[in-house]
Amino acid sequence: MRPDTATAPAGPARATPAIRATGLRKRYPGVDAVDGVDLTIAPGESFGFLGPNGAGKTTTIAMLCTLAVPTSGRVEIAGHDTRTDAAAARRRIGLIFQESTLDAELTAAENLRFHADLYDVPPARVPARIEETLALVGLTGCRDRVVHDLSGGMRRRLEIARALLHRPQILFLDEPTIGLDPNARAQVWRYLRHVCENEAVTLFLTTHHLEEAEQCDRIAIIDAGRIVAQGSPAELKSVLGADRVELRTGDDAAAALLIGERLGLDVTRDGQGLRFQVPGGARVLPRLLTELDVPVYEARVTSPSLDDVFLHHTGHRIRDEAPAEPPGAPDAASSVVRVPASSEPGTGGPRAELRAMGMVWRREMLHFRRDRLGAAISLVQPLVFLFILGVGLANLMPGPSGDAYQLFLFSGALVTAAQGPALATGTSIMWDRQGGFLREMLAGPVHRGSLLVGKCLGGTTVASCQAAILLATAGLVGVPFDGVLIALLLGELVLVSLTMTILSVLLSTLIRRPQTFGTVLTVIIAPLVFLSGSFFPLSAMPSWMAGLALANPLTYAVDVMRRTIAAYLPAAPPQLFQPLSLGSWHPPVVLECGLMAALAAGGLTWAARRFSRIT
Ligand SMILES: Nc1ncnc2c1ncn2[C@@H]1O[C@H](COP(=O)(O)OP(=O)(O)OP(=O)(O)O)[C@@H](O)[C@H]1O
Repeated sequence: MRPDTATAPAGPARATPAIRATGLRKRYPGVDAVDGVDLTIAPGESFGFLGPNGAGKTTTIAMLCTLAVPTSGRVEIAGHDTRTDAAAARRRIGLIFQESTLDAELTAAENLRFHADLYDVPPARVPARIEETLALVGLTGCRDRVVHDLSGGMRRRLEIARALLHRPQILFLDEPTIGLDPNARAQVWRYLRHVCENEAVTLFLTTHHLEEAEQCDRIAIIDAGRIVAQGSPAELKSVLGADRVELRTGDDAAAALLIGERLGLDVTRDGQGLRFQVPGGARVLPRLLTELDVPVYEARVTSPSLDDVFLHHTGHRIRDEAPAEPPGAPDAASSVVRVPASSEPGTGGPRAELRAMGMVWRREMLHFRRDRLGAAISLVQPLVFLFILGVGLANLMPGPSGDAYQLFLFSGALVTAAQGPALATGTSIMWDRQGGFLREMLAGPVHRGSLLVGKCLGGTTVASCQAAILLATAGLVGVPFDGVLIALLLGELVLVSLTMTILSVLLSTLIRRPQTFGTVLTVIIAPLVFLSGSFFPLSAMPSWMAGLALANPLTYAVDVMRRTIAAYLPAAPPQLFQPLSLGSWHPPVVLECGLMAALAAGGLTWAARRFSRIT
């Protein structure tokens, strides 16, 4: 690959190995997943890692890619020690996971653009790089197509393009063609060969496919955490020695006798023809054919296969080990590169962190813009509260309370409008995790905290925008139109949105299963809303319920907004607009805002800690 002066890695000289691993070990409780692996891979080489299930391939690749910390041993990527300089190592790596990590809702170009931001590709070069890499994998025509609509093979090629976008020196591929049909597999390989030959990228791949391993310059066979053989496919096969020759002749008995005498070989004869083993079969056969004075109908020379090599070194055949592949679908049961806590790569500087943060934020905005139906639906609930429930309940109430009830309800409706999208941010993390995109982000050369902040800011923006739309209806329920009041309410809405977004993000880092997350949200949302003082004042609650309400962050959010509105309504009925009280003390609005901000800060710190442990 041509060097890029702005991002070309400085430092190690050309002769430095692309990958060097020494004494690499990974111990999990009760298992030595990788047990002393040594590897040296030259720049531009293609290297295949073959091994049965559970041999330690994925664990090795995870350690080489800085995504898992070795129990002992050392890895250098283009001369950069992965323990001390993980960010530099990561920038030199392109990674293609076993399962797709594309954002299926975005276009091919948008996926590439996000990757460029994550890897801090100079902005002026991004458009050209996108076109180049798309052309490299033959996807120029798919530039603006949504990934969801691309075939499995096209997605794989797009992932290759994305992994190459930041011009890595080394491309790691964990089972690159798993789940693809033979045609798509051949196509992916055509592009990989092209990349290897023309872009001078080092390839390191794990595979169960012997024909894929055959295409590598060198391979290593790993079994039970140890490399049992290493070399070029030809070298490995030559260790097994002789080729197998099969002949079908007009007189097998005479031919067998002659071959036995002339070559001193054991010849096996059966109804199908005769067979024998001889070193350099392709060289020996033509001479033999001229010497045989019987007609030969068919002759075949078979070299030892990698499967034979595998059997020789491990005692079992790799074909028996290959996982079943549902056509076109990733193999869910197969291993994945895990991304553990200790892989935090350091930073590429504050600008790179900000850019990654901005990337995550912009992605949230894109999702919001495209999901118009979702945005409309989440506005319906507060509108129902306000204009259906509000009108109905207002008619049940006598006198001034009834007249002011919708006004009373307005602050609760605003908080509800912000709360829906804020809580959805946690759900989107769940989907990112399940859809794989989270892994693409976590493998980037930036702090995870930056990614989390970007996500929270995105959720906060969406939630604030949703609530601001409802704020536009303020005049309909009698909220005075005052610039300062609207500005205050908007500011408070941003704070409420931020706090609720962070709490939902925290929840998403505490719960692993999306179904469980959905259930938890369903169970907590109703009590949160009903115990917030949105529908009835806290003074109307029995003391135990009012006590619970004080532990609900939404209570403070509603109280802050209601008191802000009430300050502009001299005639507000006091029985409805009573401020929240602790005994006889009414905490000031500023203190309530401070409480929410403290909750947001604490929640963000905890969520960041949890986020750094996501695997
Ligand atoms: N996080 C983990 N905790 C405990 N054991 C683990 C963990 N990850 C891997 N292992 C164990 O380490 C060994 C090697 O696993 P690894 O996933 O590296 O194998 P693999 O060669 O990639 O297998 P496959 O071909 O099935 O993907 C296995 O015994 C596996 O159970």
